[in-house]
Amino acid sequence: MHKSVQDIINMKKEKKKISVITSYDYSLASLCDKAGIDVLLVGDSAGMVMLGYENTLNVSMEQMCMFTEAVSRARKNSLLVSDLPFMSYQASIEDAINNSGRLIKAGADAVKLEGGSIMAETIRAIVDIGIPVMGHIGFQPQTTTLSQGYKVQGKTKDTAMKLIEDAKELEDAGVFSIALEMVSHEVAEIISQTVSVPIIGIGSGVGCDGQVLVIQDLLGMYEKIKPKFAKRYMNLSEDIIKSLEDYKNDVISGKFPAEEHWFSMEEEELKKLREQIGG
Ligand SMILES: Nc1nc(=O)c2c([nH]1)NC[C@@H]1CN(c3ccc(C(=O)N[C@@H](CCC(=O)O)C(=O)O)cc3)CN21
Ligand SMILES: CC(C)C(=O)C(=O)O
Repeated sequence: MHKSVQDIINMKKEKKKISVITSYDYSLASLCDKAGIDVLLVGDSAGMVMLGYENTLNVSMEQMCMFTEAVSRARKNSLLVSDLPFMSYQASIEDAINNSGRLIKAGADAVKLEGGSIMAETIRAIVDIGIPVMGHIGFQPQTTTLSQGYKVQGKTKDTAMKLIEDAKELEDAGVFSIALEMVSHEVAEIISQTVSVPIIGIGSGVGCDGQVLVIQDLLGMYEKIKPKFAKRYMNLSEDIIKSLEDYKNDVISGKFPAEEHWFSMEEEELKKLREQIGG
């Protein structure tokens, strides 16, 4: 049986750090699951790293469902959380419930949505029908149009207070966890110590209860943005390009394919064939 929402909540109580990584496809999700990552997040960052959009706003419910289905076929042990994409939950609670249901039917165990106190009522409604919700405060990529860019949140006393209040309101609304994006580490630590549900940080310092990274950033295979917080554990882009250049050169030179890569027919059959075609 894979990890449950309760298992993740318990990890905070047991002071165990929670590892979260984004996943969008079967092959990489299988490896994340095998590596023992606690939570696979089908993030709407898929729009950028998988589909090539400038930001996350264009991602559709259909696309999120497809990514979720692929990841759900791969996961055996991790919890699976999927993002509600832009405009799938903001306009009405009815939208929020219907679209949360679609992600659950696609294989998610829980949904994530962006917003603080303004989303409390929506979150309560989703939780009430039995769908676990992860909140997401601090920097909220779905509102970049308004906030004008990628900026660290909670750098002043007042904005920090608002973040702490938002976290408390989300907890009251029933979230099982909160993603905290690009918040000054001091405020992130205070929030983690203030609420009882796990705080999953991204660019928010080591005081959080867990961490999340976009897998392409961790592997070093997405070159368009390089956030300061995104530690690279590999430079896969370089390795992939080198392999492809080697492949191309092998094709040109005839070094690939070699005998171990091809199939043969029986000598006798080949002889008969040659006779028939007069070779
Ligand atoms: N590949 C990828 N990684 C992510 O972490 C990520 C996405 N995509 N898409 C959705 C959001 C957008 N995120 C982003 C995108 C850019 C920056 C960035 O450019 N940060 C700069 C400036 C920060 C500042 O204001 O000082 C940095 O240096 O970190 C940060 C987070 C995080 N998420
Ligand atoms: C960066 C994480 C938290 C996210 O929301 C995403 O990948 O879409």
